[in-house]
This record gives sequence, structure tokens and C-alpha cells, in this order.
Amino acid sequence: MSPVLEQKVELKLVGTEDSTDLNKKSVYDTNDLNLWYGDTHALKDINLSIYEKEVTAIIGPSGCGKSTFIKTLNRMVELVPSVRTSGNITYKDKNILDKSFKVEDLRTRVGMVFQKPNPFPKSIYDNIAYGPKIHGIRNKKILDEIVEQSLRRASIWDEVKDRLHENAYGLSGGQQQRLCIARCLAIEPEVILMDEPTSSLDPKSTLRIEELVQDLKKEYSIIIVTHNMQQAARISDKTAFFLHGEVIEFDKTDTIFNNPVDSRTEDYISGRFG
Ligand SMILES: Nc1ncnc2c1ncn2[C@@H]1O[C@H](COP(=O)(O)OP(=O)(O)OP(=O)(O)O)[C@@H](O)[C@H]1O
Repeated sequence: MSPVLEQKVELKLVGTEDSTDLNKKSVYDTNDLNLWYGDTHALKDINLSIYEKEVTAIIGPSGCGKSTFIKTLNRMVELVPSVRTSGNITYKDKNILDKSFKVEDLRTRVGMVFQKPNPFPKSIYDNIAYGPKIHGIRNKKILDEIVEQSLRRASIWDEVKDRLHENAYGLSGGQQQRLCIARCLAIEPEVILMDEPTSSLDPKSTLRIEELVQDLKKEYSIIIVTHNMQQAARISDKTAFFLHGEVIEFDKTDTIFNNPVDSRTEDYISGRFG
């Protein structure tokens, strides 16, 4: 039996609450979404609903389209010139792939945290105040409040409150990643996209981020790409298994890890490939 399956009892103990879709609204619905990079067909007929105030994990082997999928959700993927899409992505009833949809509207509602922490070469304070300032907030008292609240929410306030005006590069990797999460929270998003946010962190920092994700889902919808099966099992409510650009299976995380329908899902989570 795989290490992941062996740990299912423990995973259930630390896992997510049961949630019924009946009471939840979807934030994103993709409808026959396809994406090509030139001739490479990277996403194939993706039909997924992402529900509010849940953690949705995207898993699958290298090159299966995980990063492409989440970068499509904030239209960042369009920065690649050869990209072409078909189908729809509905975000709160609007098709964000529609030419008339303003991408700036999405950027204030959907924050993103990357694989490697990427603080700006500025002070801790200015990293957080940057987004709100761009959105026109100039009042120092209000900015101070946003900075403190965002850092508290990202569970890093106590570690940085006496060094707010020092350069963010002086923080450890794990602290930098929590700073980046705080920076993302400062714009008050509705959704947080996370692309392997702990892959460059040590186990202790990874655990802190996982605890933070569990806490943040009370207020935000979170979509996390991860190569770490145990992480997906620990922190997500739903899991989508991608393979060769297709969604093979999407269900409650408990079902995906303990009772998958498709043999390819079972083979992947059991470590037989990938
Ligand atoms: N900028 C790009 N230009 C051309 N092809 C790309 C580009 N980015 C990704 N691809 C291709 O699209 C497919 C999906 O890549 P993607 O990065 O989304 O996979 P992934 O599942 O996130 O992989 P990994 O786990 O290794 O990060 C791959 O075949 C990849 O080579």
C-alpha cells in the first residue's frame, strides 16, 4: 500500500470538514476549456467548478497542465504570445475569456502566490502597502491598518512588527512566502491561487503555510497546485487529478485519496507513476 493510502486514518483526523455543494456557490466554472501553446494542446475540455471558501488541490505529474490551468484562471497565461483558448471560464457569472472582460477587474479579486517567494526589493511595510496604494489609498493611518491586518492574517505580524521598515529580502524563505501571502491579502481578494507555494520551503515553514491555508479558507476560496500528495490530502476539500491536459477525476479529497473511481488516479496517488 502507498505511504499516502497508509496514512488515510491520520489524514482524515487532520483533514478538512465535510462540505456539501448544495450550500456552496461556485466561484469559477470552466466549460469545455481548451488551451494551446502553439501546437501543444495543454488543456483539454476542462469542466470544473471551484467552490467558494474551500481549498481545491490540483494534482498530477509534471507537464500535465496544472500551472497552465491556474494561470488561465487569472488570465496570466495570456502573457505567452502563442497561447490560444476555446471554451469559457465563468467567474461569478461573467466569462473572463470574453474579449470585453477587463482583466484588471480580475486582478483585484484574484491573488496569486508563486512557487518561489517573490517579495519586491522594498521594505516589509512597502511590500504590503504597494497594492492598496496602487488602488488609490494614500491615508497613512489606513495604510498602517491594512499592513498590520494583512501581516496578522498571514500569521507573520509578531515576527516582523519591530522591523517593518527593513528590506523584505532579510526574511527567511518561509517568512518571505507568508509576506507574499500577506501582500496578496492586502488587496482583499476573493480567490487565492497558489502554485506550489511550499515547494521551496523546509518542513516547518511548509507546515505553517498549510495551517495558514486552512485558516484562510474561512474567508477565501483557495486553489493550490501541489506535487505533494500528503499536502493535498491534509489541506484540501476537493482534489482534481490532471493527466496529459485532461481532468481524469475531480471529487472530494477524501474520495480521491481513499476511493478513487479511475484506476489512473489510484496509480498516481499510490506513486506508481509521476
Ligand atoms: N510558455 C510555454 N510555452 C510552450 N509550452 C508550454 C509553456 N508553458 C507550458 N507549456 C507546455 O504545456 C504543458 C503543461 O505545462 P504546465 O507547466 O502547465 O504543467 P505542470 O503540470 O504545471 O508541470 P510541472 O508540475 O512540471 O510544473 C507542458 O507540455 C509544457 O511543456
